Amino acid sequence: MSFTIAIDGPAASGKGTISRAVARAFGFEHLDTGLLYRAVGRRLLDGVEPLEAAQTLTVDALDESVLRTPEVAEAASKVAAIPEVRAALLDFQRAFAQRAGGAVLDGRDIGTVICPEAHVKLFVIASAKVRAERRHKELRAAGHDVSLEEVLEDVRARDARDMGRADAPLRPAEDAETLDTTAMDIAEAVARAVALVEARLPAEWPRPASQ
Ligand SMILES: Nc1ncnc2c1ncn2[C@@H]1O[C@H](COP(=O)(O)OP(=O)(O)OP(=O)(O)O)[C@@H](O)[C@H]1O
Ligand SMILES: Nc1ccn([C@@H]2O[C@H](COP(=O)(O)O)[C@@H](O)[C@H]2O)c(=O)n1
Repeated sequence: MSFTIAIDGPAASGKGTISRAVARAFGFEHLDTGLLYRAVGRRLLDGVEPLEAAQTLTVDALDESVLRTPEVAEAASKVAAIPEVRAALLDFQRAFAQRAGGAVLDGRDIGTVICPEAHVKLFVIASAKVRAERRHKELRAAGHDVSLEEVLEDVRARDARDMGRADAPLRPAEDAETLDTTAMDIAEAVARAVALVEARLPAEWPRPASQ
């Protein structure tokens, strides 16, 4: 039995944080699909052709510690605009979504392209200023010497590229529930998302002992 949760939204909106917490709450597996594009972007920076990088991608390339940098994020959003790259990453994401026991996928096109039949679709948003502040704090804590202005510029540039591309642009699916976390802390945002999932999960679905 599969149950798929699609969580999309713009850069640093909190969708990864929410997705991990939702997966933990229901005992589901989680896939951060942004890491796939970041891994391809990382290889582009190393001089590899994006399509070749996408076609030869392996899970050991999904090492967050080297992929969570502003430079890789920018490269990721550039390779993500190449339709052939997106096509090369499609089957892996769809197979993950179908796994037994439940799956949470977060990204930009999960509810619209990867899993249009997902059982729950959330579109997580927050103002660009708040998103930049959160990401700036995270990057500074990880030792990156970036200013808030640079992070805000990066967030805006990525939003524009992700929303403006022809193939699988960032947009909410028609049946997605929008979750605006601008004025929510992590606990509130997670509680809201968990409640939305709980309301749609079949009564017979096995709940983890921790619930
Ligand atoms: N509601 C919130 N309140 C305060 N901080 C938050 C909230 N949600 C997430 N954060 C923090 O904001 C940062 C970005 O969150 P997260 O990585 O989940 O966003 P994302 O949408 O997955 O980003 P990206 O698409 O760039 O990977 C993290 O440092 C996270 O801890
Ligand atoms: N389903 C997705 C996921 C990501 N992207 C692109 O990758 C970039 C990095 O993603 P993060 O979630 O790690 O920030 C993002 O800016 C998108 O360009 C995508 O296109 N589709």
